[in-house]
Amino acid sequence: MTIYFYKVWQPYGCFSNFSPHGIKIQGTYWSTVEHYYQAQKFVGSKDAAIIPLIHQATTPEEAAALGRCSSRQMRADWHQVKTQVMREAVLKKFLTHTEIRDILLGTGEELLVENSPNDYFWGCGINKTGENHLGKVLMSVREEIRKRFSVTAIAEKHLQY
Ligand SMILES: Nc1nc(O)c(N)c(N[C@@H]2O[C@H](COP(=O)(O)O)[C@@H](O)[C@H]2O)n1
Repeated sequence: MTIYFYKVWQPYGCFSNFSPHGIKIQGTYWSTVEHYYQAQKFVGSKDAAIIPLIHQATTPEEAAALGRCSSRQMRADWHQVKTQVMREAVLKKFLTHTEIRDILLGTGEELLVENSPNDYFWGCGINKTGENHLGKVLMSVREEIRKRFSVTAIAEKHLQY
């Protein structure tokens, strides 16, 4: 069964980058993954002054609107690094928040798909042909967390003897 998610208030809303689960990366706290992701677009660019405004945005929608403003110049390598930026932030989110980590692990091997009607890169788009990179990031994070936890469990078992 495929698990579709998109808006925070819909089923599996905690998989959305707009969900209210903060992350701390390199000493800075970000209110949502979306805040962090949108800010990273401008690291080292001539419009880096927007970063603190994205950081302080009161909602992820506001952070996204600031980051999507087409008159600002994004970093030159954004399209090469954006998936790795997203993966780092999503991994941090699910390592930080136990309750949603359990929801992610509870999806087993199901296919996870961001059901965005207009995003054919992060989501599947209206006709379901999109690349679904957010779903792929989540499935890869699910796998990594599972591996990390099984290594920890094995190590703890050895310590008991
Ligand atoms: N508009 C909107 N509302 C939501 O509730 C969403 N989850 C998304 N999708 C997210 O938008 C981000 C991509 O932003 P850019 O197009 O690269 O600026 C990414 O976090 C998607 O998951 N969009």
